[in-house]
Amino acid sequence: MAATSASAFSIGSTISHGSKASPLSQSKTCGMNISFNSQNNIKSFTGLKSSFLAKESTAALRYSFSQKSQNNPRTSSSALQIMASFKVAILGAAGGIGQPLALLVKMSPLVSDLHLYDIANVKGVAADLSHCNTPSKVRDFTGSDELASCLKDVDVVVIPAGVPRKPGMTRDDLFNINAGIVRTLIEAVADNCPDAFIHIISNPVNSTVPIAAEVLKQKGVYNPKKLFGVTTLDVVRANTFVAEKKNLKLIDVDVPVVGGHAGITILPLLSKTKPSVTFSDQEVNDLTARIQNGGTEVVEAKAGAGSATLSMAYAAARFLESSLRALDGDSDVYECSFVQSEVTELPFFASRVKLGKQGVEAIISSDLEGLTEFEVKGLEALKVELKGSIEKGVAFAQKEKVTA
Ligand SMILES: NC(=O)C1=CN([C@@H]2O[C@H](COP(=O)(O)OP(=O)(O)OC[C@H]3O[C@@H](n4cnc5c(N)ncnc54)[C@H](O)[C@@H]3O)[C@@H](O)[C@H]2O)C=CC1
Ligand SMILES: O=C([O-])CC(=O)C(=O)O
Repeated sequence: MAATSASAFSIGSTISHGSKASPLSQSKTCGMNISFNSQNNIKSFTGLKSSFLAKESTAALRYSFSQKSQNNPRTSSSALQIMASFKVAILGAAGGIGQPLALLVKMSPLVSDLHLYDIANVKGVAADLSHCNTPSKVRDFTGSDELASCLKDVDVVVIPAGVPRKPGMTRDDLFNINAGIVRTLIEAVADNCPDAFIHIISNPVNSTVPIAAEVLKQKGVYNPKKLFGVTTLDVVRANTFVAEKKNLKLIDVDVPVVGGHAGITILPLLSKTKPSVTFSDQEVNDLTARIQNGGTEVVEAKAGAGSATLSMAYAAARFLESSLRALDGDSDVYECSFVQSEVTELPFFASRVKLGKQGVEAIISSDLEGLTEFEVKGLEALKVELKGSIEKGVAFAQKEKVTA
């Protein structure tokens, strides 16, 4: 996104120029410090001789921490410190997305506790990850009896639990199984960590987010600013496909994607690509179709073995990282997400949002101004399908009310 904040563990982010004087998690310490006082120290974080961090990301990381150190009496420019202080839970952590996501989260210097929950055996995943010498403490939780302890006091809950598509299926075909899974998990979130940011990955996102909102309302703890449908993979794909097509340096490309997360409800706003790029009509058609069908491209290539897992883990890690940086006080963190919204007549809509300590601080409605004719048509078409998916989710949650 245009101003995605600098990255702590550097998942596709760009430089942040607005880091405010953050007290570096003064309120939440667990005594785990990591010092970054040279490029070498940053590299050594992963334990690798040469870091996976891109040159630009490393620069962003150093810039961000040097900004913080200037404002923080506990740090000096020669020994920049960050404090691992956030608790993160992944529900569905033994799955195709859950496992690589857990690895990426384990690499975050901002995370002190990583809780892995699944109905399948997650002990092995946790044991495996716990051998990585990074700050967070990994714990495993299996089955519904352990869900409450998994969620106690967590700051962010990420939910990739549920079944994925096979070739020939739509995301909506997953509704019958995943709607109930999301409802049950959100009930537990409401009971155990009602103030947490909730990141919903489970499909169909266009319906599972409205289901989550209804359940939270029934429990009396709904905070629309903290409930997010994760649509970051649509942005990641848009950036990648545009860069490929136009031979651009990937790190610089930024395409907002609005609407929802299924087929035509995914609308890349190619006219708002940064840096400014000129597309022929044919290119707009082809790129839009490829971005809308990015998930299907992977489902078909996997031929029955599931849907996107690695790119999704990467995208979810990027969204998590942005959320943690916002929680940590960074003041210029922007991501696209499917949230409660007033930018259209629909109650939920994906667009660029500004993230802050309290969740969504602002929804960037200006992205929907000055659209091309193609984009206006796409927007009108997607609203019909998206409205139906939202209503389906709300009706499901209202039919089977939870106990408060
Ligand atoms: N938002 C997005 O952009 C994307 C969403 N997805 C969705 O993410 C979901 C997960 O995909 P994969 O990880 O590939 O599936 P997977 O089948 O590999 O893993 C799902 C995991 O969820 C667990 N699970 C099932 N019911 C559960 C419950 N009640 N509580 C806790 N865990 C439970 C399973 O045991 C399994 O370990 C699917 O619904 C898929 O469509 C996938 C890619 C992109
Ligand atoms: O396509 C799927 O079923 C999984 C998904 O949401 C994506 O990859 O965007």
